[in-house]
Amino acid sequence: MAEKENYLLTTKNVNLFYGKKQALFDINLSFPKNGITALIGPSGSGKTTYLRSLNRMHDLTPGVKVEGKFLFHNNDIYSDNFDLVDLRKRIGMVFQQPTPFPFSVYDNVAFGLRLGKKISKHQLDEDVEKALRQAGVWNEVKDRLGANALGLSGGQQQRVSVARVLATKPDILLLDEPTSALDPISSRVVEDSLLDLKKEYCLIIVTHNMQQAARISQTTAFFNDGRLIEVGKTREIFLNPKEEETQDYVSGKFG
Ligand SMILES: Nc1ncnc2c1ncn2[C@@H]1O[C@H](COP(=O)(O)OP(=O)(O)OP(=O)(O)O)[C@@H](O)[C@H]1O
Repeated sequence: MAEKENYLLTTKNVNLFYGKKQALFDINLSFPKNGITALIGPSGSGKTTYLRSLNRMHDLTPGVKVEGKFLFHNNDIYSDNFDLVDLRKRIGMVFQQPTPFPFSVYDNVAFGLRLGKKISKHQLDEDVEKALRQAGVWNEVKDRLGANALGLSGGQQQRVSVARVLATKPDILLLDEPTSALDPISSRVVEDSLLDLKKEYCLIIVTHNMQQAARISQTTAFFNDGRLIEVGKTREIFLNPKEEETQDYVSGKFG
């Protein structure tokens, strides 16, 4: 694929091995500066494995070998001189279960901002508010910033987790089934905040929920057996896929 300037992150020929077992095969996929890309596919198809490779989460797992190119602003994130702390700020991750720390809402969001640099209380207040607004949860928490984040509802906790990632001003948000632990109403509220974020950020979301992928993403990538079978405009993937395997999956024949 020709490298286009408007891609923020481009992965080329990605292979990944858990010990001797190969879990990803020759994945070529690029992500634009703004918008939502959904990664779909049956259980065990490699979606999460691929997502986690995008901010080097596998570095922590012994026996994992990652091959290929991961060009972010044209630098390879796996090169030795790429600073890992900086990488994780610029490519943030939101997990399936909301992950608030057991301290106040404010401190949860301020956490990343306080790491490594001095920041005034005034600036911190502004940045915390901005991140909570962007994550669509400010109105619900503005009067309880000092309360323990664990006391919030699941949907609010998940949006606070999104705010915590946004506070460090990332370019990319990786979201691993961010609504699967939530009830349908909270899920829709989180989806709405993701839809707002897509104007400014590159979001990459793993989801089992095909309606969700269809509702919020502009691009969909279909994985099966560790391979990228097809990628395209979400509408095309759902209504007019090129590959029979994709057709079978989106029509519910397997998965
Ligand atoms: N830590 C690990 N060690 C060994 N094999 C693993 C590990 N994590 C995942 N795998 C294997 O890699 C393959 C891809 O798994 P992965 O979790 O990426 O799939 P997935 O599409 O995200 O599945 P799900 O939708 O169920 O989360 C599977 O065969 C899985 O068993």
